[in-house]
Amino acid sequence: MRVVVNGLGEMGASLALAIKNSRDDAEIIGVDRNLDALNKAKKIDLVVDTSSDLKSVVADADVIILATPIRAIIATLHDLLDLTLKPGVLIMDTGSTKDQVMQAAQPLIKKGIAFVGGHAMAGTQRAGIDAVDGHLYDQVPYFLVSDDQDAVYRAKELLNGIGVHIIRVEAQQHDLMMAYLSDLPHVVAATLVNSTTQTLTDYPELPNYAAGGFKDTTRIGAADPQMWTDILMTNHDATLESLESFQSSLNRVIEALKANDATTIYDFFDHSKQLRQKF
Ligand SMILES: NC(=O)C1=CN([C@@H]2O[C@H](COP(=O)(O)OP(=O)(O)OC[C@H]3O[C@@H](n4cnc5c(N)ncnc54)[C@H](O)[C@@H]3O)[C@@H](O)[C@H]2O)C=CC1
Ligand SMILES: O=C(O)C(=O)Cc1ccc(O)cc1
Repeated sequence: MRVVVNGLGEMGASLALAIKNSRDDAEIIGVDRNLDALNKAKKIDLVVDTSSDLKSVVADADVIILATPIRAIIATLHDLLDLTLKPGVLIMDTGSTKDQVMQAAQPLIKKGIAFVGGHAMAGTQRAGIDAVDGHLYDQVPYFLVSDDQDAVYRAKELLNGIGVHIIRVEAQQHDLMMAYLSDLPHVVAATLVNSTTQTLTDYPELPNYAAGGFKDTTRIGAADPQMWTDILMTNHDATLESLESFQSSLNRVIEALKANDATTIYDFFDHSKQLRQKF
């Protein structure tokens, strides 16, 4: 099985490695615009071949996995429309938002090409092939989006081998859940970090004093700016909804503190403590 992976970063390279380790017949062809990523992929024996041009390697692919930032995934889905693909090819993606990706895939689907949107609840704030980890996908929730039963069956067959927990979901439902579970936390973490800008100028030693609270809540503040720009731009309405909900919750705390209203502040933390136990 020839598996072309476009985007050999943390998610693409780790998925490629997990697939390679889970099936004897898998041959990984790595594609990336970054030549260092291609060289590293060869060096760690991840791939049988590499290319910086997806067009030149898709013709005999059995599976094509798009694992670049989302707006590049969308552009690639448009490009694939004009290329000759192997009959029966399965195309998948790893993008963190699904509605716009599924819309971009519609012309391919209408041509009879199997496409399954995917998103693993795995990964870290790191980026690039240096973050490759063959166990990144172990036991993690993995969303699949598609109305094509046969394509989903084939995607499941490929992914079951790497030990993920598959969940079928509608694209819009997925994106709304991600707005609260992933997009909002990343914006909040970045806001927390950015909030220190002036204090950090006044007290350059500030980072030495950060305890677990700051470190735990801001780890994802170091995530890749390109990736997160794409995620927010492709989950616009749901992310705005989550941010506005956050803003009104924050405003309630501000008002309670201004009014020295200890009961409301207690209730705010108590509600969080109860809810947090569910996660
Ligand atoms: N990092 C994470 O924790 C997670 C990321 N995702 C999604 O997976 C996708 C990939 O994310 P990561 O692997 O973290 O990103 P990454 O930044 O580690 O890797 C992206 C790779 O794509 C390459 N690339 C960028 N534009 C390209 C193009 N036009 N053509 C060819 N190669 C290109 C880059 O050189 C890089 O090697 C994104 O769509 C992201 O939303 C999904 C789940 C978790
Ligand atoms: O670093 C973390 O903890 C993350 O939350 C990583 C992450 C980033 C993007 C996703 O779509 C899913 C997971």
